[in-house]
Amino acid sequence: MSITVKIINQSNNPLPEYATASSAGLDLRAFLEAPVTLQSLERTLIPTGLFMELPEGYEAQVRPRSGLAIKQGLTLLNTPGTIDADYRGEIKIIVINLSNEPQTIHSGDRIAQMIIAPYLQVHMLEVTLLTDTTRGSGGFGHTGKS
Ligand SMILES: O=c1ccn([C@H]2C[C@H](O)[C@@H](COP(=O)(O)OP(=O)(O)OP(=O)(O)O)O2)c(=O)[nH]1
Ligand SMILES: [Mg+2]
Repeated sequence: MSITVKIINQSNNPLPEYATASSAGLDLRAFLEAPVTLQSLERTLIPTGLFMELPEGYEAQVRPRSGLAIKQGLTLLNTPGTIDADYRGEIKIIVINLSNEPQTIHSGDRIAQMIIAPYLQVHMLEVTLLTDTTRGSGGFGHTGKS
């Protein structure tokens, strides 16, 4: 299944791409005038130069890349980030350095991946009673270890 997503690219980078035939995520690249160095535990907003128009009923989820996480300790603070269908601003990535050393991001680096997914909007029906179930209010590990 394929849908069309309109995109404006104000960066010098190629458009987001699927790295392999069946990749779920489109890799997003940093668009920077100069490299950015993050100290340990520092966070920053990295621009992409991309502006998108998703079809109604679709969102984009911005997720970390595992290679960056394991090699450099770089991840996304708000993962998964949400890009709304009605958002027309620049897509930006909230990167945090969870390693003990400074980490540098260069323009063109693939810093995140973006999954396009359908969503539902629901109507909230306010009631005073919910249906009974065997689980009831049990949760947070109440079924034990095995
Ligand atoms: O990682 C992200 C997350 C969000 N956004 C943009 C697109 C999204 O549609 C908008 C709002 O995001 P969100 O709803 O997560 O933030 P909020 O704090 O609820 O802001 P708002 O009140 O603008 O919805 O910001 C990004 O560019 N990158
Ligand atoms: Mg919001």
